[in-house]
Amino acid sequence: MEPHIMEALINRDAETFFPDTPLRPDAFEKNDAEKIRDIEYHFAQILQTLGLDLNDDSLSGTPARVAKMFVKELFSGLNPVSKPRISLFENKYGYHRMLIEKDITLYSCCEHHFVPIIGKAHVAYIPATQVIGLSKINRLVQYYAKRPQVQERLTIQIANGLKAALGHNDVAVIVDADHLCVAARGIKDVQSSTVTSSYSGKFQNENTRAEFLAFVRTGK
Ligand SMILES: Nc1nc2c(ncn2[C@@H]2O[C@H](COP(=O)(O)OP(=O)(O)OP(=O)(O)O)[C@@H](O)[C@H]2O)c(=O)[nH]1
Ligand SMILES: [Zn+2]
Repeated sequence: MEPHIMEALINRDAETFFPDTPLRPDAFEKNDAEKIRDIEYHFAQILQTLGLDLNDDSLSGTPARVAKMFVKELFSGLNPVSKPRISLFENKYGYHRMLIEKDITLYSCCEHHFVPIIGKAHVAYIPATQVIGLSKINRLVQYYAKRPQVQERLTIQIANGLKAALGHNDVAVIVDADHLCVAARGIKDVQSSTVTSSYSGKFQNENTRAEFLAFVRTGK
């Protein structure tokens, strides 16, 4: 990739890519087709090492399927081109209470074991001069979730992404998720879940935070 294109891509997500997600310096040198080709080759090696016969008609397409799924779906958030376009609108209504987008569906991938993290994100902000298109909050969550992650980093990236979009810090994020590396293997605890949070700006005030938590707890 041309250096100036790479630089433009990285800058597009500068607030949340570096130094957080541990990327190699050559992370953007291969295009998607080249990445899919390489992953297909290596995943076939893994399946064969496990003793599986890739001539079987059910398995023969699996390396290509997994490679495409990694690049285009599960890990699409490693590509800054996937970053959602954020729509902001003038806050003509003078709405200055908190807005909470709660129960946002979250599927991510544990970077330690490469198995799913499944949960919910609850995201809030207090509008200043602009409001954000609601779906863009969900899209930001999905974008950062589509990377190999640890939950702490995911939570901070969502918060930083929203702060950068809004141009201020009055943002709160809670992620409540099940890690299949804890539930389906290892300790095999299917009951526990992991909660992480980020409170900035006005959400550092105890009463504001309590209001947010009360809304998150309230059912529909
Ligand atoms: N802090 C943090 N740890 C995580 C996350 N996802 C998985 N882990 C933990 O990463 C740790 C990796 O520990 P290791 O001892 O290297 O791996 P392991 O031998 O497979 O550990 P067990 O899961 O205990 O069997 C485990 O304790 C996981 O529970 C996450 O999002 N955040
Ligand atoms: Zn894990």
